[in-house]
Amino acid sequence: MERRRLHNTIQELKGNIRVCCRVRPLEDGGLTKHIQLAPSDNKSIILAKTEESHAGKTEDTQTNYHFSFDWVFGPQASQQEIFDEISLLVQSALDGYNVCCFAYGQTGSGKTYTMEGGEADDTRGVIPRTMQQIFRAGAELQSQGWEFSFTASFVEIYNETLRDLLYSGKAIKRPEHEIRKAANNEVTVTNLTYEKVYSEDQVLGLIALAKQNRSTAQTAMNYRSSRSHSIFQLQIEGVNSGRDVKCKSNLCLVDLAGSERIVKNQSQGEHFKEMTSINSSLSNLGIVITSLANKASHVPYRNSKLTYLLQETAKR
Ligand SMILES: Nc1ncnc2c1ncn2[C@@H]1O[C@H](COP(=O)(O)OP(=O)(O)OP(=O)(O)O)[C@@H](O)[C@H]1O
Repeated sequence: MERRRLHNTIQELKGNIRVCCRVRPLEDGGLTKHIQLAPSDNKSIILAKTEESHAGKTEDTQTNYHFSFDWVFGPQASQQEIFDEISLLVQSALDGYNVCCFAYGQTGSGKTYTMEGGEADDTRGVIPRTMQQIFRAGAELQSQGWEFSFTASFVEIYNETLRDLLYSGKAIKRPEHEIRKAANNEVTVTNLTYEKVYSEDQVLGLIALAKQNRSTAQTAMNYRSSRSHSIFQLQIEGVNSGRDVKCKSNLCLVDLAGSERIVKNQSQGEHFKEMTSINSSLSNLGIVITSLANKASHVPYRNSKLTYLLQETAKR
C-alpha cells in the first residue's frame, strides 16, 4: 500500500498533464536540418524556419522558434525508451487512476508507429508494451490478494462518426453507435464490442483485427486512417477481498488524426469536410485539456465525440 501511495504521489508531482515530443528519424536515421535538439537537457527543441524576404528565401532570414516539453525524444530514441516514460502511468492505472495517452502530430510523423509499432520485439509500440506490463503486474499483484479483470474496446472516430474496430461480423450495413452517459457518469458506446481480455496474445489479435478493419475502410475511402482518431480503451477492475478494497480505472491510448492545416483552395468536397472535422475535434481536445489544466469549473466535453467519449478518463 505504501508503494502505491508513494508511486502515485510522485506521478502527481510530475504533473497530471505531461507533454513529450518525439522527433522521428529521416530515412537515413538522421535529423532534419530544421530541427535542433537542446544539448543541455532533453526538454526543448528549436525549429528553424527560413522566412520569405523581399530578396527571396535565404539562410540569413532564418528565424528560430523554441519549444519546451516535459521531455524530448530524439530520432535515435527506441520504442522501449518511449514506453519507459509511459510505463509509470500504466502502473498508476492498475492502482485505480485513469490514464490517457495521446499521439498527436502531422500525417507521417510516427503516431501509429509509436502507438502500435511493428511486429519485431524492438519495434513493438506503446499498446502491446502496455498490455504486456498490465498482465505481468496484474499477475504479480495476485500474490497480494488482488484479482483483476480487463475489458478492451477499440473505436475509430471519422467525421464525428464512431466505428467499431473490433467488429468481426459480416453484415454490409454495420451497426451504428451512440455515446451514452449513465446516471453514475459511466460512458459507454452502444453496439460496441467490449471484449474481456486474459492474455497479451489475445490483445495482439485484437490489434490485428483493428488494423484489418481500418485498412478495409481505407481502400474504400483513401487515406482514411490518417483522418480518423483511433482509441484503444482498457477498463480495469481490481478486487482485493482479503482487504475489502476495490479499484476501477480506464486506460486510453489514442492515435489522433493527422494535424495538417487546411490549405486554402486545395481542400474541396469530402477532403474539406474531413479536414474541418479533424481541426474542430483537435481544437476541442485542446480546449478541454486547457480547461482541465486550469481546473476550470466547466469543461466542454460535449463539443466533440472524442472528448465526450473520453470524459470519464479525465476524472480520477
Ligand atoms: N521513430 C521511427 N523510427 C522508424 N520509423 C518510423 C518512426 N516513426 C515513424 N516511422 C515510419 O514512418 C512512416 C510513417 O509513420 P506512421 O504511419 O506511424 O505516421 P502517422 O503519424 O501515424 O501517420 P498518419 O497520420 O497517416 O496515420 C511509417 O513507415 C513508420 O514505420
